[in-house]
Amino acid sequence: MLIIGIAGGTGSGKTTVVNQIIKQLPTDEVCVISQDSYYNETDNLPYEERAKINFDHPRAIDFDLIIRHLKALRAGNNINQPVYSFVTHNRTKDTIKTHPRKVIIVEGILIFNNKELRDLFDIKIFVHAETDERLIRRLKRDITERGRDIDEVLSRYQTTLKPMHQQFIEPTKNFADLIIPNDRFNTVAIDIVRTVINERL
Ligand SMILES: Nc1ncnc2c1ncn2[C@@H]1O[C@H](COP(=O)(O)OP(=O)(O)O)[C@@H](O)[C@H]1O
Ligand SMILES: O=c1ccn([C@@H]2O[C@H](COP(=O)(O)O)[C@@H](O)[C@H]2O)c(=O)[nH]1
Repeated sequence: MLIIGIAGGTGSGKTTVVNQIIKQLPTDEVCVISQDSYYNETDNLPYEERAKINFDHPRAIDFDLIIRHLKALRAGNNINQPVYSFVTHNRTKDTIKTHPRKVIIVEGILIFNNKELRDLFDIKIFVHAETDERLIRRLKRDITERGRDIDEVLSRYQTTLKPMHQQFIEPTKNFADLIIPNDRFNTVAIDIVRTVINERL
């Protein structure tokens, strides 16, 4: 089994890179775990309170559950991966049954911030894009796909995204085995990662 961690700031292109990597791989050989699915459950809070949560701070993430799930997959067991809604800022009642595969990819902004989780990765990849590029992508994506408006994205950017990125995400680039520059689509880097994976399959 090969466990690959893919970190990087919001909008750097982690999800896009993962989709490109797995596109030509057999579906029964690879599974993906997204850190976004593991935001803390906040059923006890009304929507207005949930919307105020700092989602870019490590304490917003249920690391115990991701680690437990990753260890379960590594031991050959299925897991029920939570499903998160960016619209309600909460986990849904659904889960996705995820089966152990030869290659497990975990992606998320803060996955290298937790030592126990970080130590589970055989390969650590950091996706890098410039700050302005990430903000532009985030604005477009959150407005079209996550039900936000321009004021919400910009105010979250100023109050939490930028400072949390500098404090908790950017420094974890130092843990990476490989940094993928992703201001433009980087097909060479994707091919290299695919080659490494194919050698293991
Ligand atoms: N190299 C790229 N060039 C241009 N747009 C990109 C690139 N990579 C990703 N995007 C776009 O940027 C947005 C954010 O990408 P996404 O993969 O969701 O980032 P992340 O998962 O890191 O937050 C998406 O709309 C995606 O289509
Ligand atoms: O309810 C939520 C939870 C998280 N976010 C933001 O999501 C990004 C992380 O996801 P990416 O796919 O890596 O962009 C993080 O910056 C949080 O601020 C949210 O907006 N709402």
